[in-house]
This record gives sequence, C-alpha cells and structure tokens, in this order.
Amino acid sequence: MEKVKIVVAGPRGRMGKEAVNLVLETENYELVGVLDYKHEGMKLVELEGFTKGDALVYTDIHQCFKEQQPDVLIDLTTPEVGMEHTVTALEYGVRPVVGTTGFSSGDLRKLDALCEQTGRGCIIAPNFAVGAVLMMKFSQMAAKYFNDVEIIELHHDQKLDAPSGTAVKTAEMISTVREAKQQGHKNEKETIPGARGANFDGMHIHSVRLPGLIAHQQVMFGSDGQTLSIRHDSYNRASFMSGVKLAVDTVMENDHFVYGLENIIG
Ligand SMILES: NC(=O)c1ccc[n+]([C@@H]2O[C@H](COP(=O)([O-])OP(=O)(O)OC[C@H]3O[C@@H](n4cnc5c(N)ncnc54)[C@H](O)[C@@H]3O)[C@@H](O)[C@H]2O)c1
Ligand SMILES: O=C(O)C1=N[C@H](C(=O)O)CCC1
Repeated sequence: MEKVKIVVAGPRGRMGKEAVNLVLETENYELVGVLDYKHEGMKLVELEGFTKGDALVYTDIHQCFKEQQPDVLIDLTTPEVGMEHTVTALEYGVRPVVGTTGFSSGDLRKLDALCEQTGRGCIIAPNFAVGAVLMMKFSQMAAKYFNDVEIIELHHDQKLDAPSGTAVKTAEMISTVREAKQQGHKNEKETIPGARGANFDGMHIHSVRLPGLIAHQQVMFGSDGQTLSIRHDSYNRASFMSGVKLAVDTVMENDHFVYGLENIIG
C-alpha cells in the first residue's frame, strides 16, 4: 500500500509537535516536509525537541508542495497563516486537514467553494477530541428542550483566539435547533463591559484563560427548577490525535468540504 505523504505546518507548536509524532509513528504515513517561518533547509531532527525525522523544513509553501507533492497538509498554526496555507494547498491539489481555529464564516465559505472548484477534500476541525465532538452533539440534542444556554470555554493563557473555535461551533450547532431567544432580563445592563460575554444569537459565550488549563468547555442549560451541564476536558494534546488520524484517513477519500468532525464521526 502506498504511504500517505504528509506535510505538517507549525511543527514546533504545542499541537504541531504531537501531529509530527503521530505522522512519524503511523505505519502508512510519511512525513515529507514541515512548514515553519524559519529554519529553512534544516532537517526536522536538527530542530530543538526532536530526536528523529529526516523531513526538510520549508519556509516557502510553494517550493515545499512543488518538491514534495504531498497528499495531505495538516495545519496547526494561526488563523491568518492557516487560511493562506489551506487556500494554497487546495490550489496545488493537496488535501488540507486544519485544526487551526479562528477562521471567519467568510473564510469557510471561500474554502467550501474552492473544494467544489478543485474537487479536493478539505476538513476543518475546530476540535479533534472525540469527547469534545460528543459534547457538542449532546448540547445540540439538549438545546431542543432548553432554550436558555450559556457556553463557558476554558483554555490555557497562550491561546490567541476568543471565543474558541469549539465554542463557536457549539453555538452554531445549538442555533440549528434552539428557538431564537435573547437570554437574560430585558433590562439587563453590564456595569463592566463584557460581563455577560459574547452574544451569539442571544446566547452567551464566556472565555476563561488561565495557565494550567489545556482545553475545556462546559455547556449549561437552564429552565424552571433545573439545570443541565455538559462538560468536556482535554488534559493533554494527545487527546486530539485520534481525531487528526481519522481526519487524514477520511480526507484521502473525500472530494468535498467538511467543517466539524461531527460530520465524519458516525
Ligand atoms: N482543532 C483542535 O483540536 C485544536 C487543538 C488545539 C489547538 N488548536 C488550534 O491549533 C492552532 C495551534 O495551536 P497551538 O497551541 O499548537 O499553538 P502554538 O502557538 O503552540 O503553535 C503555532 C505554531 O505555528 C507556527 N507558525 C506561525 N507562523 C507560521 C508560518 N508562517 N508558517 C509555519 N508555521 C508558523 C509557530 O511557529 C508555532 O510553532 C491554534 O489555532 C489552536 O486554536 C486546535
Ligand atoms: O489550545 C487551543 O488553542 C485549542 N483550540 C481549539 C479551539 O479553539 O476550540 C480546540 C481546543 C484546543
């Protein structure tokens, strides 16, 4: 069987390191390159923190794709860089698996159109942890019966985007079934701006950033005399890797755009 040729963007990052190790340790995967903004021409093994890997470091995505002709790009960078990488990958016929969060709805529409144009698959997954995907699905189920919901997402303090991609995706999924409602008292007034969090279709999202945290989310529903809380916790970044593998294997079979792992988990 031919190996899946993979490039990882952001290899020195917290998630990128895990993804590089996943690729190196998976028998039918081959790491053919990594994309960084520095260390051009070095081998992966020469970078701090790596003990193996002959793949070359590229700072130019065009050169990387021309020389290596990968099947899949795994992107774990920043929203601006990630969007540029994803567009370029599709233009080269490389299938993107994107964990990078912070894409706008306009970005997602553009990528959807580009997949249709190129006939290539692309998976954007705001959260690769299977438990987090279930937490989102269970929240969507609960929202049929509870209109009042607050989303509390908690992450490490090095995170760039707020609210998290997971919180936005959860709110979007809830919105498909929740009866539209502006929550809280109609005369509610914030005495300190931001006290009620971000407002998505009348429901509120609260972003907590603290050292010591990894990735956590609690979705709280309330109605007369009862509350329901659905919570997921990632305690390490290995928790995301089975989802990355599922996305890589699936994108190799796909010719369309997928936003959210819930669309490929049965
Ligand atoms: N989908 C998920 O399950 C999931 C899980 C964790 C994190 N994330 C997301 O993944 C992204 C990365 O998270 P992280 O915690 O690893 O961040 P990080 O800051 O540790 O890593 C980002 C890496 O991107 C690299 N980078 C910046 N510019 C680059 C460029 N031009 N080319 C190549 N690399 C470049 C940086 O050097 C850095 O190593 C974030 O958007 C985060 O929200 C998603
Ligand atoms: O560590 C991060 O950053 C994470 N980001 C994702 C998000 O924005 O939802 C998923 C969990 C970890």
